[in-house]
Amino acid sequence: MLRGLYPGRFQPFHLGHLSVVKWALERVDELVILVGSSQESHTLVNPFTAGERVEMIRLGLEEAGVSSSKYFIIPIPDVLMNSVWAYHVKLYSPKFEKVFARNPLVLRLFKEAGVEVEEPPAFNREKYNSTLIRKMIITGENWENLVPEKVYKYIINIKGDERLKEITRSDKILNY
Ligand SMILES: Nc1ncnc2c1ncn2[C@@H]1O[C@H](COP(=O)(O)OP(=O)(O)OP(=O)(O)O)[C@@H](O)[C@H]1O
Ligand SMILES: NC(=O)c1ccc[n+]([C@@H]2O[C@H](COP(=O)(O)O)[C@@H](O)[C@H]2O)c1
Repeated sequence: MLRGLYPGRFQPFHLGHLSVVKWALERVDELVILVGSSQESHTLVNPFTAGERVEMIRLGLEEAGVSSSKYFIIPIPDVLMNSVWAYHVKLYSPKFEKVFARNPLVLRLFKEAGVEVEEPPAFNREKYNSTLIRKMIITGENWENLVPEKVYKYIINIKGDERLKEITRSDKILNY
């Protein structure tokens, strides 16, 4: 039995993330999806809480027909020292043998900690990119087709779009 780890902030969970999960599950039997920066929420870069992100990921995977027996979703807070982060993750997570990531720092830290890493391909990165989706939410462009349908409905339901717009307004006021 081989278990992989897929770290990300998932702000929000989009169709590129979904493709990575499916791609990884072709290579390992189970996947631990690490919701990173779990202490963060209500900011421009991290608008959603860890709990909201956990719900989004489960909804997206359910919609795609990925069995819940194939994955864990675990939120993990950041630590001040990058050098100990991989060990910190090992303490919080079910045991894993391999890490899937494209983030260079994540790849480096796990490699240095002696964990095997594999870089998934970029799936339509110019479209499937959380920074772009957050910008589209703020500017009112149509972002519906960039995330799983249930994730879109969830974000609208929790008024996540309004939250992001409001954070943007207060951020501008504070920066004057
Ligand atoms: N479209 C994609 N194809 C392949 N990998 C992706 C894609 N989008 C994100 N990833 C990878 O998934 C992991 C988690 O990504 P993350 O949650 O940061 O999403 P992101 O779209 O890069 O968001 P942000 O722009 O907020 O950083 C990272 O390793 C990232 O490189
Ligand atoms: N020192 C640390 O706590 C540390 C180091 C590297 C990555 N991380 C986290 O791993 C996650 C990586 O996800 P992204 O690829 O979405 O940035 C982020 O939540 C990031 O904060 C944390």
